[in-house]
Amino acid sequence: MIKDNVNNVHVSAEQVLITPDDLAKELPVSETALSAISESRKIISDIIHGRDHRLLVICGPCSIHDIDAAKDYALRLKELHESCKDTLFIVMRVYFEKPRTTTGWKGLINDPHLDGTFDIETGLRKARELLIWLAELEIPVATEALDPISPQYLAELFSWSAIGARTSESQTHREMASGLSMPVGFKNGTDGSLDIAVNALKSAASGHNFMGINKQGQVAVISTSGNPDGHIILRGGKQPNYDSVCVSDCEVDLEKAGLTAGLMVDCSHANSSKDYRRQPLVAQNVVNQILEGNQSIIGIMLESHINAGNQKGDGVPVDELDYGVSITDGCIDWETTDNLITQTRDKLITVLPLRQ
Ligand SMILES: C[C@H](OP(=O)(O)O)C(=O)O
Ligand SMILES: [Mn+2]
Repeated sequence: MIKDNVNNVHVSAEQVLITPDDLAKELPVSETALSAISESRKIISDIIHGRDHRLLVICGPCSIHDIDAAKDYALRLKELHESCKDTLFIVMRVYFEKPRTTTGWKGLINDPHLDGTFDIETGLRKARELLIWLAELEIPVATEALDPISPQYLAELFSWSAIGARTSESQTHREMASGLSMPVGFKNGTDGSLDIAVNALKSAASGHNFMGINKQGQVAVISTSGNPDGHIILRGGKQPNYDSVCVSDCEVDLEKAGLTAGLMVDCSHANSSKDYRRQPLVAQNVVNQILEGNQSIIGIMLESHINAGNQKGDGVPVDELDYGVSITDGCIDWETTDNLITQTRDKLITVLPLRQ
């Protein structure tokens, strides 16, 4: 690495990574699993555009830090996915990349050992191994597309992606979303701004040309055709925005922008005022809006894990962490999740098929 008084003044090191192609050769995924992913992406697109009246449920841990716990959770969610699929389409949150408001653990890819060693190649390998295991289990998975390079390593394994509240305004993320091969939800801004998400939707629906990397790890001009499966995610801001008035305001903004896709309500984050115990109340409010005739809400997001709450993860030895507890945002536990989703399915089973 060249380091002198004009180059890399604030760069201390660089390490060449395995290329996406070489990682995929080392960790291949079966054609059966890939076709299941392709099918789930089509179902999600149909739900977003009102061709499939089921409710999309993006549900799982705020972040993945423990592979075994993630597999344990996935086996439970797979059962719920199958038992509720007449009314709900359940997709597991598998978030490897965490946007921090300032600093902190940035996720399994960035720091897989949770010890500040930033062994990113191991992080990519662990992430891909887990995603392949989940793909072979045929549970559709969702993530936040945060790092603009990692999709070349993993994106074929995701059925849905979010662009987060901190990056929906970013041109880099809108360009990336315009080329992603799966449906993408855009969170409103952390201040509650809907304009950010509406503009992101419009931008990502268009084609873009930008510098990126290809599967061979070369810097390339990436030209995209635009993503037709974008939608908004209401995640709250200075105050919650899941109520029927805010939902109606969002419908008006979408109509003004000529956007017809449905919207999703994130029952966590600023919609639960960062108190995970409020998520069921938010979800029940959203379900009641649908029962009372709302036509625009096509999905909900839940932050859920095996056990409730969250725990400090930074600098804690992995073997001293409590099992199945989030080390980022607090999550509802499995029992609460199972009850909430089963009740949601029972309430909506007769109503959703009547949607136009
Ligand atoms: C980080 C993200 O939430 P956001 O703050 O972007 O709504 C998430 O965990 O889903
Ligand atoms: Mn979160």
